[in-house]
Amino acid sequence: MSKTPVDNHTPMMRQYFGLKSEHPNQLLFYRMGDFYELFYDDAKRAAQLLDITLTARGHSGGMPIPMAGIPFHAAENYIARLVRMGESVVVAEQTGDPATSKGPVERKIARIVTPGTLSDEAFLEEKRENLLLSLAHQTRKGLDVFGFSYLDMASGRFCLFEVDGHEALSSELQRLSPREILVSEDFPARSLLKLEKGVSELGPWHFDYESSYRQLIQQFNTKDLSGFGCEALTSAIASAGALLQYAKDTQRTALPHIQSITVEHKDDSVLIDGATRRNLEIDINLTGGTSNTLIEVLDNCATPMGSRLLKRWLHTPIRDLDEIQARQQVVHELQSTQAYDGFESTLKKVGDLERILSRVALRSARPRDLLRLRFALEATPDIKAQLDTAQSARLIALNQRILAQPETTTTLTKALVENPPSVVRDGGIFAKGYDEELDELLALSTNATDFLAEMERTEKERTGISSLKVGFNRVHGYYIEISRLHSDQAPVEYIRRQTLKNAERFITPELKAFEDKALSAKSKSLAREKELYEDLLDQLNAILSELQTTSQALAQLDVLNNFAERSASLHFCCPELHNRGGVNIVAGRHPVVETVISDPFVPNDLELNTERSLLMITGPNMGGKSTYMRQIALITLLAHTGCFVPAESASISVVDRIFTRMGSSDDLAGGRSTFMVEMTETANILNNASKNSLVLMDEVGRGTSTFDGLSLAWAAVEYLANTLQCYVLFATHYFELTTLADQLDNAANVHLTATEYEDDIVFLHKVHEGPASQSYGLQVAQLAGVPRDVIRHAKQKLKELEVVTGIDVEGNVNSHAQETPSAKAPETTQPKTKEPQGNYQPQQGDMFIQAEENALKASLSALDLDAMTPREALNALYELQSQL
Ligand SMILES: Nc1ncnc2c1ncn2[C@@H]1O[C@H](COP(=O)(O)OP(=O)(O)OP(=O)(O)O)[C@@H](O)[C@H]1O
Repeated sequence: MSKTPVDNHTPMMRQYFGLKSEHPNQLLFYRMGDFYELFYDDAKRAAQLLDITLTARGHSGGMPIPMAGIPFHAAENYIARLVRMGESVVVAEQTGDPATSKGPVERKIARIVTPGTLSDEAFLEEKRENLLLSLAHQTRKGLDVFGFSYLDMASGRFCLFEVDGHEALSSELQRLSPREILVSEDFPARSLLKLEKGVSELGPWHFDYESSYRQLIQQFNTKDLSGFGCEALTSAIASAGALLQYAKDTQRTALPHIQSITVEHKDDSVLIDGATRRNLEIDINLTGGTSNTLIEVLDNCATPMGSRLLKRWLHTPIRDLDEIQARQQVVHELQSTQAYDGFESTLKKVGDLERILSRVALRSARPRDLLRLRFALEATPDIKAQLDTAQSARLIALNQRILAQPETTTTLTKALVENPPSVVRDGGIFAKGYDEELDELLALSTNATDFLAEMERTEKERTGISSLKVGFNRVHGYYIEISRLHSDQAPVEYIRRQTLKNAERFITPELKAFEDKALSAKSKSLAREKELYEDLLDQLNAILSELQTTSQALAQLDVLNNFAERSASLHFCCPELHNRGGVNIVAGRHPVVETVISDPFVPNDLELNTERSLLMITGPNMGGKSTYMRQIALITLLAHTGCFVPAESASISVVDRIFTRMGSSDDLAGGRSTFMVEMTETANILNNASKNSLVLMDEVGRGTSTFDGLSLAWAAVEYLANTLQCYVLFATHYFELTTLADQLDNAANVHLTATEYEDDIVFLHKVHEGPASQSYGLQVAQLAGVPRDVIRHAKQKLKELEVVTGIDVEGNVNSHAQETPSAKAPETTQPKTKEPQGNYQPQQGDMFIQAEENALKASLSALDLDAMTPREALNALYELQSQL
């Protein structure tokens, strides 16, 4: 920004600074003729982001003005790109007339485009909500409380809730994945937002509770907020007021489609933290793309609003058994009656009703939006007819909420031409017969040719001049032309207008009157169309809330119908959800992997109950451990959305949270190493899991030294099994951990199998009881193309290690080590009488004990007894004893 005092600048730049001072953090597009210009820092920023030329425009205040320009006709494209990068753009248009202005032409802010307040179709992704999030902070009883509110401008969905602590804050950020975040300048957890795009800071007063409260009751036209059940959420209310004001400022209009605010109750849903959301690849895969995600397999919705609702349901599984069963009943019914195909084709005609309605409310709907609204409304009677025979309570309720609007449908059908233009500006929207006045005006301009031909005919007849012609040119308007030869025969009422070489041109009062009418008819018809369009929007806005109810019900029908179709096509079964505890899955499958691999997918069972709540999973690399664990999590998640699940049968007790600690990813940008990330996620699980949580842990402790890692994994397993007693699947390559199954009442071993076939390893992907007997690490490395020399060397090394640790290549403790008394844990630490599982049963801490023994042995054999005095020998003995 310029440092020169404003008075020293040219009048135009002074005007610019005036506008810019209201929008210091947004890019100001300042209209100058056929260009939008950006100046100073805005110019530098835009030049960098858009890769456009940075120039200078003369001088103002004695300094050159950095400038970057964009042709006005290409502006939408540039704005869309900037907004996608998280920038906000303010557009200042010329509102004065350059011909009559003294000084710079008057300019006004015409619109503000920010990433989180978009409603224009061109800027939006069809299947993704575009959320504006507002965050407030309070400290209550020493706890950090974060107030959340978020708005999807393109649908009017407005929600709020509160969470405690930073972990929950990041998890919600991940779930909502907002386009823009509003925070106060003094928001404390800034570090958690530093990787988010589109963070806008507002003055702290925007988050003032009292004025926020007033904002909300004004918007909803209520006395207080008690009807919304959010009175106690003071931090969230503070954030919601700031959000509403910001949204209004950017739209520069009222927001009638925001008619209420919904409280999200965390207790109602299965909580999924950020890491778990990532690991389960719900809508984004681990590399950041959308292929091979759950949503890719599961989304066959007929409408974009259905797809968006589906995504919300998958991200917010519910715990309410009644609601889950209500959804399941619908899926059953639609599947058994095979009604889903019929619904799918009618729902396709409904399209994105939700977003169209929001644009109607914001008065930015385009003529084609109204045409699509007509199609949607035309489809509703068919849908209602299909629903008339429905049996399940939910379908009956949805039918009641879908309101056919015969009058509005007729109005729209009468009003719109078959193929309306994309913008209102150019007219041509309304069909003939809709409005008499418009018809007349249009007739005047479009029938001009007929009128002129008719006039030419009658004038020729009247005057008897065969060369008479009626014509039009842009300079002189309409005229009657008579060749020079006959010009003296022109009737007296003909007024001479122009003399050409071979002809004379005349005007008559009748022609002049026609000219006036015809020329103004065009602008009058455009004005009339605009008026009619506004009327139409008024009529639609009068029934907006009914239309919104219809659209919500249709979106829900679409998702349930999609569940039915997907469940039938993908051979899913209806899970039994209950509160009795335990999980039992027969022949479960991974819904995504099974669609991706070319080999048949091997289904696997799962049994978890109070006596067997923790499963230790071992098996070779590539054996299918992660796939198995993920499929359990996905089946559980799907079951809590009301969808059927990929299994032969499933009986699942309602869970409160799903946790996963999987894969190794570092968070370099966040300043955390792989091991740090791993431990943070582990800490989160150990601190927050309850008896009803499902916990999946894959190779915990791998990121550090073997002994540290093993000890941590060991202690974590014991804590999960003894203290938390949650449902746990724990995959590991530490064979030592498999002995825990014998020591813990509620733990068991399962393993994935592989066999060797002619020097090759064949993965069977089948889960069996008991621990694995072999790890096949080197075979997998060979399969991956590690050079043969390296493999050979690794085999040698493995043998050497086996000698040092006393554990053989197969993971078995060798006979020598087993003979030593200390290799066996004392009887007292083995209270259980469980049958040993599998062929490998090393005792607790084998590996530590054997290493210690070996160290002791080495020290002992290093003693040169012949060269020692008795005293030295005694000291050495003491020293050795102290190492025990
Ligand atoms: N049940 C199954 N049926 C068919 N193929 C499977 C099955 N489970 C896994 N696979 C295939 O095996 C591959 C490896 O599986 P996965 O990543 O689960 O192994 P892993 O045991 O976790 O390996 P690592 O220990 O190296 O992480 C998968 O990508 C998939 O192609």
